[in-house]
Amino acid sequence: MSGATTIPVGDVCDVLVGHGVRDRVVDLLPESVARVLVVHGEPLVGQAAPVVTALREAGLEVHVAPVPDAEAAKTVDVAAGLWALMGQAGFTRTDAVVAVGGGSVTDMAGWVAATWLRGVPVLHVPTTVLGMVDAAVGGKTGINTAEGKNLVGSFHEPVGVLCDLDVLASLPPADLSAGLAEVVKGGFIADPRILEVIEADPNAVQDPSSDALREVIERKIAVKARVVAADLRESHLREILNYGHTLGHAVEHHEHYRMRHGEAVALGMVFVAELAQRAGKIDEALVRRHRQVLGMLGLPTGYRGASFDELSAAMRRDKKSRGSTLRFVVLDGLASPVRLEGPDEQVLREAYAAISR
Ligand SMILES: NC(=O)c1ccc[n+]([C@@H]2O[C@H](COP(=O)([O-])OP(=O)(O)OC[C@H]3O[C@@H](n4cnc5c(N)ncnc54)[C@H](O)[C@@H]3O)[C@@H](O)[C@H]2O)c1
Ligand SMILES: O=C(O)C(=O)C[C@@H](O)[C@H](O)[C@H](O)COP(=O)(O)O
Ligand SMILES: [Zn+2]
Repeated sequence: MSGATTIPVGDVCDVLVGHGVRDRVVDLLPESVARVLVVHGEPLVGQAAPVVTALREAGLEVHVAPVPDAEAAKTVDVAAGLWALMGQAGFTRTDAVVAVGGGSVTDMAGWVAATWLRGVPVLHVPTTVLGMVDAAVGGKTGINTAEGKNLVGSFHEPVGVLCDLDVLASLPPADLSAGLAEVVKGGFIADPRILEVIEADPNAVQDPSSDALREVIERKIAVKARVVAADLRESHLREILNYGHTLGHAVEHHEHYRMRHGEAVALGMVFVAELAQRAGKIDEALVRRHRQVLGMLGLPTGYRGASFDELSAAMRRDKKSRGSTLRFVVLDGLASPVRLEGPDEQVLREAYAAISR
């Protein structure tokens, strides 16, 4: 496959997918922009350099801010450092933030853009599979607090997203697979063709230069774009994108973010599949398919690092909770997500036992 694919997120923005699309960074920024803050993960100097060059060649005033790697970027201290930088450089409402990195960088930089002067444009240049198919699309931004994952943040749509497939060549295989967990999520909640492509050749989708990977990336972006465009602020439909995240976020927090987000979501999806089966919504074959497809990608499908009680408090802080009622996204069939509200404590424990034995 050659050429760039454009996937619109309703009338909010476009996501561009293709080889070499980083060069298009100036095209996607509003014309009024004079200053740009390029935020990138500390190890990603090489990924950010072409973006910085393109912006400078277009005559923009470019400030570059490396931030701590991975989840360590998502803190209020890192955000405060960027606010200080923007204040000192005189960033106005017609200036912009460009985030270059994985989901940690786009989440945090997106929130800085959302909060600076109550909102300036942000453009995302995701450098991980996960960033491309999920974090950079849809405008959820935020940081963690001591109590949990993504507890502070806002919705702030990017002005555009540039998914340059060339950057994936340097992505460590474990990070590539972790991103595929969010791709698999898209397969179970909305587009089963994604699962078929993975099942047909799991090695191909883990090859950063393959057409198979590009196909599932584009399909997952299309799923996310469709859902987000219909429910930007998560009034109901968008919750389906949280499939596997109630337990997943609790595990990430318990592990002090040493486990990758995608890995935690993988085992969170097996947990909700077990839950759905116990609630009489899906059969054993669909539960097995979760384990099989995630296992093919080298993703975890079980977890023994905590007792159910240790994870329970963090699960209750999930944004889908209402009062003391836990709410889960589960399937009542393939590509048919529904809500399971306030399941019996015993059923929750049994589902957790099924992934922790
Ligand atoms: N906002 C959303 O809708 C949304 C959706 C999904 C996930 N997220 C968030 O995204 C984060 C996870 O993102 P992630 O999986 O991209 O991880 P990440 O941003 O932590 O990056 C993972 C690792 O990959 C490295 N890396 C990134 N790009 C690289 C490249 N091209 N070459 C070599 N190394 C590279 C990074 O330096 C880092 O060490 C979590 O915080 C999660 O909560 C947000
Ligand atoms: O875009 C969404 O909506 C999602 O839920 C996508 C998730 O993959 C993502 O991890 C998101 O950040 C989780 O959001 P949260 O609201 O549970 O913090
Ligand atoms: Zn996620």
